[in-house]
Amino acid sequence: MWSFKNIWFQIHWLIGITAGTVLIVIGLTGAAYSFQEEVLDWANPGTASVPLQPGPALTPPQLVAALQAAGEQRRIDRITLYAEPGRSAQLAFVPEKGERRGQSVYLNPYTGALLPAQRGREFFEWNERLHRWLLLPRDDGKPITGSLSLCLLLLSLSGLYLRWPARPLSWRSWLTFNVRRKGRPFLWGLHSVAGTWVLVVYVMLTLTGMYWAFDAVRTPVDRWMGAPSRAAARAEQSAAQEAARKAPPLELAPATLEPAWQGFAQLASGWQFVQMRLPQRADQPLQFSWWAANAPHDRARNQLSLNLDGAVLRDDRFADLPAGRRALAAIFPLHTGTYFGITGRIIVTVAALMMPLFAITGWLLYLQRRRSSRAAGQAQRALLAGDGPQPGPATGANTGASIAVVYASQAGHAQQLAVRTVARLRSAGLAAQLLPAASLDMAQLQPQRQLLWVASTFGEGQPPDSARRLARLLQQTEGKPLTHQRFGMLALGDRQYSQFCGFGLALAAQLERLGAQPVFAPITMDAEDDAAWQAWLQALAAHWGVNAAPATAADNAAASVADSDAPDALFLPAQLISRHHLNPGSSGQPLYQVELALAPGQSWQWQAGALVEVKAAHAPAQVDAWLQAHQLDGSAAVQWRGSASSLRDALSASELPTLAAPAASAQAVADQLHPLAPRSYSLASLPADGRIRLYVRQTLRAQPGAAPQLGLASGWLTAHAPLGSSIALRLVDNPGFAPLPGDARPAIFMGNGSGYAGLRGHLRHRIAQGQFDNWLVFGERRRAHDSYAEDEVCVWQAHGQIARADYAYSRDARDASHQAPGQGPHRYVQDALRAAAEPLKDWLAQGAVIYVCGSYDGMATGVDQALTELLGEDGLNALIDEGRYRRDVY
Ligand SMILES: Cc1cc2nc3c(=O)[nH]c(=O)nc-3n(C[C@H](O)[C@H](O)[C@H](O)COP(=O)(O)O)c2cc1C
Repeated sequence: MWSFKNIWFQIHWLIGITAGTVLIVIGLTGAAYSFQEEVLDWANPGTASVPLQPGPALTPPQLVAALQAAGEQRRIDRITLYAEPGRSAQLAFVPEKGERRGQSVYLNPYTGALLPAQRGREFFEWNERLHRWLLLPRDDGKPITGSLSLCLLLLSLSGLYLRWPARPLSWRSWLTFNVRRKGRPFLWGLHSVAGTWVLVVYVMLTLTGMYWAFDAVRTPVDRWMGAPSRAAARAEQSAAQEAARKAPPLELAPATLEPAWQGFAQLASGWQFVQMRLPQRADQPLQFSWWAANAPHDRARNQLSLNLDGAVLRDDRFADLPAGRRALAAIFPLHTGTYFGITGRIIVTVAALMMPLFAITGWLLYLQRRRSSRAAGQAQRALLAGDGPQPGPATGANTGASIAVVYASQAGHAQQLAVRTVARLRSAGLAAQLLPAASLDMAQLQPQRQLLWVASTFGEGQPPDSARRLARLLQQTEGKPLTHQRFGMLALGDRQYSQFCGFGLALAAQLERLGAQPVFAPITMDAEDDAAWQAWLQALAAHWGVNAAPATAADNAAASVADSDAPDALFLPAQLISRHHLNPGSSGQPLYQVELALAPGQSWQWQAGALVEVKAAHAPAQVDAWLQAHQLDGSAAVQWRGSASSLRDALSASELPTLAAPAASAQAVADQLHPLAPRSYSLASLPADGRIRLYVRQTLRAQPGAAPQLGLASGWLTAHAPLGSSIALRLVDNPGFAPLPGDARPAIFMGNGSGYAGLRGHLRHRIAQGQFDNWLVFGERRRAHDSYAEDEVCVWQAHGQIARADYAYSRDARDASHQAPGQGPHRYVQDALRAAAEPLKDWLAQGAVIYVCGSYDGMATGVDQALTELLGEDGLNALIDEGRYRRDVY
């Protein structure tokens, strides 16, 4: 479902890429129109004005006499004069049939001599027709340009709504942007901020433009303003013109104009401009349209009609008109900007010239957006196609039947196992297809006949984010639409959670409810439980004839990380080079920045958001205590996991066993040791940094009857492992938290505590890419002791590399002094989000991707709840479906 804002966004860009392109023409021609007189004067020196001469300018009767003396026979229709010294007189002839306006000539105001014709006027007439009617016949062009005006109005208003800034009371956020930004943020800043600058002008241009374009607008407006009907006036005027054309030419000796001109000069003292329309028949008056120096604008004209003998027939002053009619007369000067003098003209011209800027930046933004969503689509298709080996020759009993292997994964473990499953099936000659649950709907699910599901559990027995939609769909489906389906389930989980493998088991039950038949009972798998994986392979062997032997080459090729069948593969040694306590004095557990250097010559590649698995070991004192308690010699040589070792080293890297009886030998102990499971940490650095940086929170483990001990891996990394020692690591993809492929969109990073590591990796990556539209919402306890993220982020912010940062220091919440202006004293990340609801929606409307990293309980659940409240369940689900809600939480 599209949100209201999204609908406006779609309208904005759709109009922008269509009408916006034509509006460039309207804008440029309008700008040219604004200064056409100045351009013509400049191009035709000595035509519209002449050098000043001593003595008064000629009167209209004298000008007519001079023109006739030069042999001109055509009847004169209008004489235009300016009182400004040196301005030429313009005399226009009665239009010939088919002409809109009669031709005109310029005369020297002092001598009456004919001046050179004005070159270029035809161009500006063409320009005006293009501007007003797109060169179409007037009645066809008018509604089109009128509709374009309407489009510009919609663009302006929707643009205003879409760009409504986070802090509407700050003029800076309206009118300025960071010009040092690059790429999309720069284009967006330019488009939206420049748009704000010219918004009022555009609204004025469009409203006035629509007045002329649509009779349906103009007629009622005229009526409300008390103006006489234009249709009637036009009919009257054309009847008069027709009559004038038919009437014998009025012999208009120049001297016959003298009494009326004297009358005008008397009544209109101080005139600055006058247009005098000459009678064409004996019973017609002389009409003067004029203004004086104090006229508010050039359409504020007074009208005077005089008989040839100078008798006054009508003397209408603009100032005496009703307010409505005076307002109507201002429409044209408002449209051209002349209402506000030369400043207004310049502003309108610049705004009109900027139309191409919006069209170009708008198009570029649109094309970039298309490119990134296409790249995202391609990446998804590549995933759907599977990257494992292709089907080999058909051998199995199920030849020809395609098996869909569906994974529902949060952090990628289920995805890896699904990829390996596909590889096994394909190397057995079976057609197998990898499908992410994220893209599955009932239409795609229903035709499948054989499915293998690999599903992890998230939250409290919940589906991973990417499978939320499918889980909902299945829940809502009634009847038995899947009766033709056979399926197997590998459910992943962790026994420490109360609902072990809750989602996978619930999914299996749901499928059964819909009629699908389980081929074998769901297999549950705790972490890297080898026995469960073997059970899964056995089930595939029994029912599909795959090879259940340990890791195959195909397996390893298909899996991007180590195969659990060969647990030590891909673990590489790294040297512990530093650890730094980040929050001394904090009321929370100590947080350490731990750095490890890769061995020289190793070049590891990983994406922002990836994880690293660390092989931890017990504290030496703990191993010694165990050896002492069991009276065993730690230096005894043993064989452990295929290599020679000391018993102490083997114990250090294993779960310390509880022995039922005294051990027969050191080797007997080694034989029953289970290796410690590796621990995952988010990578806070980039490969370019040449080192691995982790943020490790020390945890405490309660000991029955003894002081609590440091957690195993955190204790090893932050306290027990000597600096300079070697620690075995392996990289693990984290697809659910990796950058969205081809991503150039804004990004919002939310998290707390050691979750800063995952967010930092992304921020460093984006800054390196020149993507500066980043927003961080980060939570910790107290600013005084836990501001490690803020210390670093504020430097990036000062460089314009982070657009916004909000901090929620939970225990400082009552002290608002540390908050930036406009931000409240947020207790938690979710409260900061609620306070920034509008900007959040704004960013999301611009396509922002959300990354969440940190604790599941409290932070991630709170953020999820806040997002559900702010965006609605459908809004959040839409983000998940688009891969724009990416989480790495624990
Ligand atoms: C925040 C969080 C919540 C989890 N909740 C459960 C749970 O309720 N039950 C369970 O068995 N496992 C739970 N797990 C463990 C995962 O299901 C298990 O680690 C799985 O291997 C992850 O697979 P994936 O990487 O494909 O998502 C949870 C893990 C995390 C990070």
